[in-house]
Amino acid sequence: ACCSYRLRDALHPLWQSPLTIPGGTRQSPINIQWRDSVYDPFLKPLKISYDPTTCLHIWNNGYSFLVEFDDSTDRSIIVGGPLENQYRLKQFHFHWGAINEWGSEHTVDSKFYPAELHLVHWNAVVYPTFEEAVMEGNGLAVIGVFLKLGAHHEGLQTLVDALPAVKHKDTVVEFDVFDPSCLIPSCPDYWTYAGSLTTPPLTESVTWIIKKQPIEVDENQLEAFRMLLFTSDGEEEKRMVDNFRPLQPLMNRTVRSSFQ
Ligand SMILES: COc1cccc(CN2CCc3cc(OS(N)(=O)=O)c(OC)cc3C2)c1
Ligand SMILES: [Zn+2]
Repeated sequence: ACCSYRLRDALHPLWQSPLTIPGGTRQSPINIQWRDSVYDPFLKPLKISYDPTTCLHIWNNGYSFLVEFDDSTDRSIIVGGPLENQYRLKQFHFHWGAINEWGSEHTVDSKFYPAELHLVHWNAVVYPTFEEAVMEGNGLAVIGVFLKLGAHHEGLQTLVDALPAVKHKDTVVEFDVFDPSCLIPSCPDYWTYAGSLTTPPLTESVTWIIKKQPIEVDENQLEAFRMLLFTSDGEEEKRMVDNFRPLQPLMNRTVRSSFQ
């Protein structure tokens, strides 16, 4: 099974070159088998404090759209949870499918959600730059939030309204006040495990914190993601959909839960 994963992963349309790190032992995403996760009573609550004025712009980087933040100070940080240090918010982005049947990167008991939000943070206590943190085992912390089809999400709509301005790859639009905590569910429960980036450079530098409770978004909001393009202006249009990496083998890892 393991080698077929690698072959499928390496040949997966979105990751053309063999992008599984040879010898990788902690690759992401994974399936979270609820009954195999282990409750850890020593896990602390995750503390999130974002300053909405650190929001800079939205950038279509040809994989997803990234909302990037000013990470030159500790104004937008997370601390606690499984983390030894506080981590600075760098950017958030999403992964989604062409249809509502799939789109998330992680699955729960093999169930896909239509989309998944990732808030990427880096360990500025230990490392001088994000680039260096990307290469270190405790360099990054990514909060994953599942999106499910349901009610209209007010907070997300301000972001959706800006997406037409970044339809094409390598376009940027100013986006100067946004508090991403409106996208994080109120339920404190999460799973956590040691993994990797799911896009290049795929480095095994991520402490994943996956929220148990999804947020609800409506069909129009998901469709707005699907009208973005992988391609630059002037190229033959390719809709930005199915920008999720295939599931990776769990190997010798345990997923811990903050809840019983
Ligand atoms: C040393 O490699 C890098 C240094 C600085 C910036 C980058 C690009 N950055 C890396 C982290 C990351 C991680 C991303 O997704 S994910 N699922 O968190 O791995 C992502 O999704 C669109 C984009 C990026 C962009 C790479
Ligand atoms: Zn991601």
